Amino acid sequence: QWPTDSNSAIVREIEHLYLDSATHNLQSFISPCSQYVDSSTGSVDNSLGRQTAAEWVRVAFHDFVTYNIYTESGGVDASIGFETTRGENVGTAFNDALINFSYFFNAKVSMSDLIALSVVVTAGHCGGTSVSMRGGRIDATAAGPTGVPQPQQDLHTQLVEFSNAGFNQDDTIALTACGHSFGGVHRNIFPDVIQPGTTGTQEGSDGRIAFDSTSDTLDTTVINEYLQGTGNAGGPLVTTTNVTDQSDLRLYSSDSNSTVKNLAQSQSYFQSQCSALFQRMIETAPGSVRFTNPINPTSTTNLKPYDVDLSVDWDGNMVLNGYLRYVQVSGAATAPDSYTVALVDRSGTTTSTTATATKSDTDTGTGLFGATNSYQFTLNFDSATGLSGITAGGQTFAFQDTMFVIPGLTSLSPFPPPFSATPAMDDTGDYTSNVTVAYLSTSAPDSLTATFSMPTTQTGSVAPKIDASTTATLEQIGVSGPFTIYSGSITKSLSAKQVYGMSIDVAASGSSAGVVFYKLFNKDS
Ligand code: HEM
Repeated sequence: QWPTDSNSAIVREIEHLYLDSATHNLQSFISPCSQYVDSSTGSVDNSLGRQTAAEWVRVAFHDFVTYNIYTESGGVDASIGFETTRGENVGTAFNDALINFSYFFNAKVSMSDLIALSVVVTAGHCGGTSVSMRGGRIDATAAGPTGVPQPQQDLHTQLVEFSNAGFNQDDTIALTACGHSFGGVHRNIFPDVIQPGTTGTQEGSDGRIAFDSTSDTLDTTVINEYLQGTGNAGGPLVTTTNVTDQSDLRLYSSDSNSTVKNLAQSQSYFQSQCSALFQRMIETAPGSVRFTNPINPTSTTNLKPYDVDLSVDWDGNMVLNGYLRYVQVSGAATAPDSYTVALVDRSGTTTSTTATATKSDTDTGTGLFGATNSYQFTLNFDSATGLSGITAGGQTFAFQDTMFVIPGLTSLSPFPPPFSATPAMDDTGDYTSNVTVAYLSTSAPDSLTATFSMPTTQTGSVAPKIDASTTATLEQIGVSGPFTIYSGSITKSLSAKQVYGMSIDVAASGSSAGVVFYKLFNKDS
């Protein structure tokens, strides 16, 4: 919860979704990798023969593959939400995934970043394969062109579709083998493929035949079984008795099996190829997208402050409250028991004001990169001193006190129900939000404008979009030391899901200082 620039707000939000505890993030939907979470109930239902992790990879593929390298349009842009009635996107996996992702959607985490993140989390959690995550994708507002390969199409047509998306024949074979290492073909969706005589056992009421014997793991089994004729022998798109639909057979054998044989040389080689191809797939995005830096902690970037709040009271006493996160990435020193956090004052001088941040025994997580350790800290200082950052663990982290939301004087009522990633989150009620902001200036403006961004429904897609049309004028309510204090409020009918996805930006007209992306509510707060 810190005023910051837009790019770092994206990084911070995505980091939280995949570095911190698996309880409230995407990983919880695919733990174990074989399970299916029904978006209409929020519950696990393993009776159907569906698999959430596999569906996510397929959703990302269908969103990505209609990219056009010549116009640099399409790719991973969530346009899939507007395209679910097309024959090339048959099945409910698309809407199901988008609804499950919508619990994590907000002004900084686009639906297309969530589609990308779902592949990163699946590859990492269901294959031990690291795919680099970058944020910043922009959601489409309408359907894009058609062009998803379908099993009944001839090889040439399919290769042209991939080539329009920037993938050559070798890439196409390898990416398909990587994708078809997960999940399978469902009889209820593709009855023409699942014919009597198709190798493998139909699972669940949807009659899935898996592509391979390890459909919850990213591994070479699919191509080994294909090459050796064992297990599911490469899956239904190889073995179906409907020759027209033997699309994987045509594709894999189109270069005399040389690409799949090469991929089968070792598990680690296969995974490294899949990692690189999945990364290219999720970074295939409209030319206008400016990606953030990779959001992957390394042994030098695995310490970071998060959930930091700055306050000032009417007597000019300031408090910086927050946490340090230390991710136990491989190769990093063992998480220390504590850190000394020192205040850097407004003029940039490191002060003798320090606090000890002690490792929490309970607030730990299991993200993709290793255990996450949390250290709470509180720094008290005077508004005359102010701050421009903190030091911890030999590093300096920049903050500013030019403008900030005062958490103690900012409220939401009533308290929303606990976050639960279930349809009950769509129940609406009247919420009142009060926002109080401190502004450091000798020439304070009369008022500030707070813009509330919240997820809202859109026509044509089950994916939400951001509605930033609600604003409030914050009027001056007093002065504390060098700060002018402003406050204002809104009352609005909202769902709990919207409340969790809501954020506030505050700016004075004509001023570059601003609060960017203040979240009234964090899922884990
Ligand atoms: C010519 C290329 C391809 C064709 C014709 C094709 C076709 C299909 C078909 C018909 C299904 C069955 C869907 C269902 O019954 O739910 C399927 C499943 C799947 N495909 Fe592909 N696919 C192709 C390439 C890819 C690629 C490149 C990826 C990923 C990078 C991918 C990922 C998946 C996954 C993960 C599933 C399993 C879905 C589930 O179990 O719910 N496919 N594919």
